[in-house]
Amino acid sequence: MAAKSPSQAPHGPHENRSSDLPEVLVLKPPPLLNIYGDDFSKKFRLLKASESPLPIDQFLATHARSVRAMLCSGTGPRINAEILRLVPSLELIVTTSAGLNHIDLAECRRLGIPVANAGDVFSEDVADMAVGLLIDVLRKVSAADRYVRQGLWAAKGDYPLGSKLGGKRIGIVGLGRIGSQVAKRLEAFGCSISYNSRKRKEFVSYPFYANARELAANSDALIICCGLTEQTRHMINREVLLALGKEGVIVNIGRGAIIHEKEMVQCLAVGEIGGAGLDVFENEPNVPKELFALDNVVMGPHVAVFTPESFQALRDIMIENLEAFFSNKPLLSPAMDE
Ligand SMILES: O=CC(=O)O
Repeated sequence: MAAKSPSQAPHGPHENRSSDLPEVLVLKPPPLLNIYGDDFSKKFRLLKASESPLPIDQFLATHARSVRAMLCSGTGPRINAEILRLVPSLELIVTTSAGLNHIDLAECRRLGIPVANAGDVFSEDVADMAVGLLIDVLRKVSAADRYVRQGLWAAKGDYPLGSKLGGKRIGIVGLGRIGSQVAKRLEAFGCSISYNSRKRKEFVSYPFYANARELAANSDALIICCGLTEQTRHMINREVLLALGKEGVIVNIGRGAIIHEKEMVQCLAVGEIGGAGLDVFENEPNVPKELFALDNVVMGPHVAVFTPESFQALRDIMIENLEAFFSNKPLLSPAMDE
């Protein structure tokens, strides 16, 4: 049979047939994809497992020999060895997040599958939120707002004093992209910075503490900026919190499980630490109810990365990573090189 001439083609020359587009596997579409409209589906053929009538293993079996890239997020199923075994053709994972704790990185390394993440696109927004939470706890911004709204200013008089940010000793746990942005901001407020990381950073002049307890003992506030790994899970426990002390403030914009949440709640409840600014929790979206009664605790629903600006930048970097991969170019934000 003769090949179709271009004029017989059912689609115009500039129109992509979805079946011609590179395939990208999506187990559960990240909520963000709705915001991006058809930005992705114009460029990639999204194979959405959760929208298929097939059970997941059958759906994956259908694409197991062809699909080369997967898009995932922290709100979807964990990308574990079992999933990876079902898609042996996979050559790339792109995640919408900066954090990588929903991906079995060891297995990806073993299989030689690179992971691309959000890179630096969230760092400034997350750092702003960390500083915002710290100022809120120290200066009682949210608590004072509640005081005014409840009519207590007129009824009871002036609100208790907050504590000055300038001059505080800030301990940053995890001086990566986000931690460095937090340090830069807080230096500008007149704070002194120290840090704890896997290793001392050669080109960083801030004092380094080899463990979180020593850092806490030398800090007025501890800001958790590291990723969640088996090494960092529950790294911030009662011992670290007691070292931070009665006036000490803990801020967490990393992952909830880096802090031993139950021990932190107990320390806060009896005044063994001074306050907390928490955007992340161990068992999201469940938050320990005891925290609701504490005026020295400020909370967010894991939204530190959420700005329209960061979402646009994220869309661009995800598309650029996928396009680079499909044209055999280096990834823009390879996560496992970090
Ligand atoms: O928490 C958000 C992220 O890891 O991007």
